[in-house]
Amino acid sequence: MTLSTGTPRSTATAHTLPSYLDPNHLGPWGNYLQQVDRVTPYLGNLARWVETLKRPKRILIVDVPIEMDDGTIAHFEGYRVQHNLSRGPGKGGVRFHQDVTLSEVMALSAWMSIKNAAVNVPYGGAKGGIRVDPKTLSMGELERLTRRYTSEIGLLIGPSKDIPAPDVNTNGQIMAWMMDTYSMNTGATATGVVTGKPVDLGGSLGRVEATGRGVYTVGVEAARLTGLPIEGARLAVQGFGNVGGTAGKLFAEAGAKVVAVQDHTGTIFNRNGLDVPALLAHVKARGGVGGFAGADALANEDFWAVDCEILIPAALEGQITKDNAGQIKAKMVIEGANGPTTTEADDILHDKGVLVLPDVIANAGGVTVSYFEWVQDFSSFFWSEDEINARLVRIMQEAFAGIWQVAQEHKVSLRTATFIVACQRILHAREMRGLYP
Ligand SMILES: NC(=O)C1=CN([C@@H]2O[C@H](COP(=O)(O)OP(=O)(O)OC[C@H]3O[C@@H](n4cnc5c(N)ncnc54)[C@H](O)[C@@H]3O)[C@@H](O)[C@H]2O)C=CC1
Ligand SMILES: O=C(O)CCC(=O)C(=O)O
Repeated sequence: MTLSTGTPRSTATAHTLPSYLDPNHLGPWGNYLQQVDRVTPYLGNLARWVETLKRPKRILIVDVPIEMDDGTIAHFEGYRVQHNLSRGPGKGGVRFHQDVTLSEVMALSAWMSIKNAAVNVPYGGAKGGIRVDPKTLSMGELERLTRRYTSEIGLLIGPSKDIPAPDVNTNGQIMAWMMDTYSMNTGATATGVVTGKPVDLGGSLGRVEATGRGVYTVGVEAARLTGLPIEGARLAVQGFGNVGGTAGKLFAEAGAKVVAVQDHTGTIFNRNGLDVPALLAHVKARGGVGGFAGADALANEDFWAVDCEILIPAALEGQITKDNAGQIKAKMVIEGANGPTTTEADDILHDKGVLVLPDVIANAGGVTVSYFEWVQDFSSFFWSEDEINARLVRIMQEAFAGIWQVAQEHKVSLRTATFIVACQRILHAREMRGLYP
């Protein structure tokens, strides 16, 4: 049976979809498909295009062979998925992690489509990754892996085609190698092929902190709208890397108390509030929060039940589940991570009256400043950090205000409201572009 775009989903999934496109498929992609199903009744006539959102536009799986320092050859599996290109080139980070799977990268690419449309930056959604624990590699091995991966996905990426950026375990150095490799392969320096680069190589001021700053900005807006004082509010943060560390720092500077932090090295707690600058320095020196002197160690499973007003998951997907959502005491969850809450957990939090600020708006600050970086690279004219932060805050506040209003109008969660705004933008663009070359 040939599948047309207009085929009802139930028929299509029953007969033709590979298992990883099945909405009953567990994991991040299944979670994303359930979120799309929830928005469909609000899409009006655009709903006839909704299948577009349930299929990635393009998937590339690459074998990345490198020579290890001991002379052996190791092979790693890498991916680049372009979920949707209706509104512009693909845009989204690259993750290096031992648990990376195709399903995960598909979901992350789809959430990029939604996020980019939610803040109205002119991009589609894409994401990439390599299944590797980069902590086990030497610098030389990491560079060879990054360069080979970049060459392998060179078919898809380019400044006006698809623009990678940092995600978990990738950073400015890795973006510099990606930019250099692409430039060597194409014969011209192309700074605009990736964002999140070091500032001396066409990177943007403010990009490193941008995602955490966006998390903080929407958190403050939601707190204002719900009458939750930031001064004295207790925070629990999971993941204290780029996103969680910056968000924790900004909330602490505003008078909140970061009482608990969990990362891959353990969970720490101090009811009087952790010394966040000292903790950031400890993480930089030791690679994680474990062993921090100014706190007690807590069992990892006790993290979710910590007394706090604000909870920020800023690590990986699928962390808040039906098994721990009931224990959460926070009034507000701000999703710094992508996909940290399963659909079942989302419903439990909703029933408990916990306000969830969804990833697809809460962590959009990073890609917003990536957009600024891309624009600056094209014009070779660079802005001041104050200018960048001011534009970031304005975009985040305006986008959040619009989403808040849609949530009130339709009496839906902020996640569904963000999907309504974003899916309408994507599918309207899709419809206007038409089907045939
Ligand atoms: N870097 C960026 O600009 C953006 C990142 N995000 C998302 O934010 C999340 C965090 O990303 P980054 O801060 O960039 O990564 P990062 O690599 O800087 O930090 C990741 C943090 O997660 C912690 N972590 C890893 N596994 C864990 C586990 N099993 N339990 C508890 N903690 C664990 C690590 O210890 C580390 O503190 C990811 O979901 C990412 O997709 C979203 C938007 C943009
Ligand atoms: O900065 C970007 O282009 C994308 C960052 C990212 O991967 C994300 O928002 O999840």
